[in-house]
Amino acid sequence: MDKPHEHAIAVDDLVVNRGGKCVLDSVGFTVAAGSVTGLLGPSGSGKTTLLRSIVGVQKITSGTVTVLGTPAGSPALRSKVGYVTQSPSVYGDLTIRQNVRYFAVNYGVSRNAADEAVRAVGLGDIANQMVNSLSGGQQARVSLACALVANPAVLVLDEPTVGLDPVLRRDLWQQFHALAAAGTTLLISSHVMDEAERCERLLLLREGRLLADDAPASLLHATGAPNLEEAFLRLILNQLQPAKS
Ligand SMILES: Nc1ncnc2c1ncn2[C@@H]1O[C@H](COP(=O)(O)OP(=O)(O)OP(=O)(O)O)[C@@H](O)[C@H]1O
Repeated sequence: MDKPHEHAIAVDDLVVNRGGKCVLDSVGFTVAAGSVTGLLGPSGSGKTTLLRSIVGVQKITSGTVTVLGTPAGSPALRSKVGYVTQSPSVYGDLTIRQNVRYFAVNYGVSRNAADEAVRAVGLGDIANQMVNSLSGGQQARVSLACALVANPAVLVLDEPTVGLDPVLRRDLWQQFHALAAAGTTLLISSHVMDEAERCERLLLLREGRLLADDAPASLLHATGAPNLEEAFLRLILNQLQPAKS
């Protein structure tokens, strides 16, 4: 049996340069196993680059990224880490069910598990529809079902709820918490503040630097802000002000 790891993800002094520019600058944090952590930050702040580093598809400049006690990207992590990218990576000329069953076969998982994953993302009623006839939000859910079917220990999701209606967003978040309660570690990027409130812990990235790593309630307390949007604003303004001597 695998040894349990206190930290499902550990990032230490991570630097990533892309196109000659420093995109992540000395980023460090840990993610507890079985937790839901939100990664927030404006467009271009480095969220996707950080998620790519964790799933092991990003060339890093220096530092270390460890997942389940193993260097990110190790072959041993292949079936243990699920990654849902921002643009859906599914086959347009297959139906929803066929897509998810295809992934199920690759992971050695039953057809029933595939059909269950399709239902879990709210697509059970249209499972026989071709993927290229679906909306962008529906295609994103097919991608999510393909990641869920392997039942990974760590699930990395890049903006999984973009374009979804509020009811579906709420349902998916309930599902994320149910997965965490069953032991899955979830790291979810978002730029929607009401989603930040649903996370146990928040990482705030700005211009490649980690500005905050705390629980939502602690961030509100520390900044004295009435909501997380305002808390982040105050953190940014504090960072911009010159230090008092
Ligand atoms: N392939 C690439 N080559 C060079 N620079 C890149 C490349 N991909 C991203 N970048 C740069 O890296 C920085 C961080 O990009 P990244 O996609 O990680 O940000 P993000 O926070 O995920 O943004 P968004 O929310 O818009 O997806 C940006 O300045 C971007 O221009």
